[in-house]
Amino acid sequence: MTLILENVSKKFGSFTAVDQLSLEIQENSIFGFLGANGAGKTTTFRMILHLIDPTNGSITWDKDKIDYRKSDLIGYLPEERGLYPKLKVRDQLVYLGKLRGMTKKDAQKELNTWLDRLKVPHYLDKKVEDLSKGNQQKIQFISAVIHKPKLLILDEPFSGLDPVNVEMLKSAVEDLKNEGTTIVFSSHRMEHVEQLCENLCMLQTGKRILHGNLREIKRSYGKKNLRIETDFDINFVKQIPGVLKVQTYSWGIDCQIENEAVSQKILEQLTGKGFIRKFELEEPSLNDIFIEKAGESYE
Ligand SMILES: Nc1ncnc2c1ncn2[C@@H]1O[C@H](COP(=O)(O)OP(=O)(O)OP(=O)(O)O)[C@@H](O)[C@H]1O
Repeated sequence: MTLILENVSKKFGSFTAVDQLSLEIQENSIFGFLGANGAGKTTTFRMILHLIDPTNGSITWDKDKIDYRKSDLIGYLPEERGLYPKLKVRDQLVYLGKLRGMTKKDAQKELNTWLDRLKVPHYLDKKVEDLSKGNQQKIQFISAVIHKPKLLILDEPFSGLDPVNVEMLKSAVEDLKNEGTTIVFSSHRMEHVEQLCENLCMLQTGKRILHGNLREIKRSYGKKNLRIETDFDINFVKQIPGVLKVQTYSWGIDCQIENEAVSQKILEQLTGKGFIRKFELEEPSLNDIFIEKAGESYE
């Protein structure tokens, strides 16, 4: 059940919101969409869900177009949350479950399981409008997953949630993946994507500026981050060839270096000068990569 986008573009009048986007999202994986505001993430999701048509290109899931016949297999958490404020959680979610082919009994059972899981069982008979924004979001999340979809699309699922709720939802997403769901989600927060996704795509003004396996992207980026903590002044490290950026702190420095070999040179020059408390080489963060890639595409 691979989801394939081939040369997909979407124009609104003369404005191109998504520009020749090609992607393959493997079954039973978590795929992250990154990009600044207006990059084209929501537009892409709407095209995948067949809510709007691409101007060009094709989108297939399991070699077939996605249409209303597949809606029971798909879950969607839209960016503009859309629950009925006046309805009680129970009535609303059981109704939505039934719309997606569940029996009333199954929908009720699944709802109770999810409310327990997300630690809000007492909201069963509350009106949505009486819940806080974060808790409404949890209920909306349940509405997207109650029918056990095969493909789950989550537009900014963690925005507006406190850190405890973010962790709760993240672990729910991981469990869904382990149970066989394919999950596509968007986020502005690089760390969420780093923690959850094997594969990702970064969009910049509708164009794909980075795409592929997270580990490979990090490995192929080359540059590394190096943290050094010492009891002596190490500002001279700035002068070593291959050291790109240095941030100085009271305890030492964080620097970006061209490649691993540079760290070896630095270590050689530090040795014998005093006590080295920490010398730690790290992969670049997705944030470092994004900032550089996004910058390049402005040039
Ligand atoms: N129906 C529409 N008519 C005209 N322009 C639109 C329409 N929908 C989206 N756009 C434009 O397309 C661009 C991409 O919007 P989109 O909502 O896909 O971005 P996004 O990456 O989801 O952004 P955000 O992170 O802010 O939600 C934006 O410039 C937006 O104004």
